[in-house]
Amino acid sequence: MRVLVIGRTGQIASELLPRLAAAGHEAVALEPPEFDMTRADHIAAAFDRVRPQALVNCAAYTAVDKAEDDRALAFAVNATGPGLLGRAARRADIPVVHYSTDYVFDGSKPEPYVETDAPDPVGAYGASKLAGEMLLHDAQPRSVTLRTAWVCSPHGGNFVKTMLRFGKERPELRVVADQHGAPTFAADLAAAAMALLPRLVDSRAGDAVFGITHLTGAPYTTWHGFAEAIFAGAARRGQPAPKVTAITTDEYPTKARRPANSRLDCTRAATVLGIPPADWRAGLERCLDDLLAQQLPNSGSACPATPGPAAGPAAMKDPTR
Ligand SMILES: NC(=O)C1=CN([C@@H]2O[C@H](COP(=O)(O)OP(=O)(O)OC[C@H]3O[C@@H](n4cnc5c(N)ncnc54)[C@H](OP(=O)(O)O)[C@@H]3O)[C@@H](O)[C@H]2O)C=CC1
Ligand SMILES: Cc1cn([C@H]2C[C@H](O)[C@@H](COP(=O)(O)OP(=O)(O)O[C@H]3O[C@@H](C)C(=O)[C@@H](O)[C@H]3O)O2)c(=O)[nH]c1=O
Ligand SMILES: [Mg+2]
Repeated sequence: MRVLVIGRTGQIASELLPRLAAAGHEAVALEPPEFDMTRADHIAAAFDRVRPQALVNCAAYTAVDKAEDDRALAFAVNATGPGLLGRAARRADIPVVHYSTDYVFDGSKPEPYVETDAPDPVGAYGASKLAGEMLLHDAQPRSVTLRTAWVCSPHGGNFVKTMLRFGKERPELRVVADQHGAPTFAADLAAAAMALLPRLVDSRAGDAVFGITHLTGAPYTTWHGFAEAIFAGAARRGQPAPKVTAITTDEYPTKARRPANSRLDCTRAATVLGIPPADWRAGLERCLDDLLAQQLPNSGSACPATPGPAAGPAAMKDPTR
């Protein structure tokens, strides 16, 4: 299959491209400076050249705080872009896989969010991503949006890499413990696209596979719980493990507000798409292996990189799990 991938070096694209190649697909991946998804002429030229049979949009404006000051660019990339891609895909009659975010919700619901819950974003990034979902699905109903959260991987910028960097610089970190959600490894999101693509190409509009589906890792935790898991894994690999103090959102002021409840109910992914949530603790182990492989101490007394049972659920202190 010829697949046009928007984004090339981001977290999800970096995991998707090798998988497409390994499965024998012909993938063309585009990103700035040679390609700008806010430009209809760039999209038309890419479709003419590649003649794709499917489109996966891995690109977005993902700087949550910067988006507050850079609303126009966030909306151009996250809203106008998916709308233009959807129109081109509709004309070419090809399906689209797209990714969106937990930040489309305000976080006030006490339970995990389902797909039919009304979105109400509290920041510019979430608002732009919500507009993008709507413009894409209006333009091309043969689209799947995987709404995900807290994406991490060995590539690009993400919370795991920030924590490891801070962990080397500071004896103590303060991390919010009142924002609940689930980390999601980009590898698992790329695998989901791989599983979906053949089915989408064969499906017509109206098939239940199309639409918005929530897909994150499992189980639920908090950013603080996630940070503790990251440092437990780092410590097993001989890396520094600072003290991780639980704080409230009020104690960690940011330009953009984040939802207190980012938990997405992933039942539909499992039942309709046949893609159950992946355990993020396994994803974290693989990510840390990748990131810290070269940094293991030479000493034979180093702890094994692969954890024993104590490093799994029992090692985490998160009441929401
Ligand atoms: N990161 C997260 O925590 C979460 C991400 N998501 C969603 O998942 C998807 C993938 O995110 P992630 O892999 O983390 O993203 P990254 O920030 O790692 O990568 C974004 C990519 O988009 C590209 N891009 C930016 N602007 C344009 C443009 N105008 N035209 C073409 N490409 C552009 C970037 O290229 P360049 O580097 O050259 O600018 C980069 O390759 C996005 O839809 C995001 O909203 C959802 C929930 C959580
Ligand atoms: C670095 C750091 C962050 N935090 C808090 C801030 C924030 O609430 C949370 C996570 O920090 P980040 O900056 O990684 O968060 P953020 O950039 O908001 O991550 C989001 O990115 C976008 C693209 C999404 O779509 C979301 O799903 C989510 O992953 O942890 C601390 O409490 N202590 C710290 O030392
Ligand atoms: Mg960020």
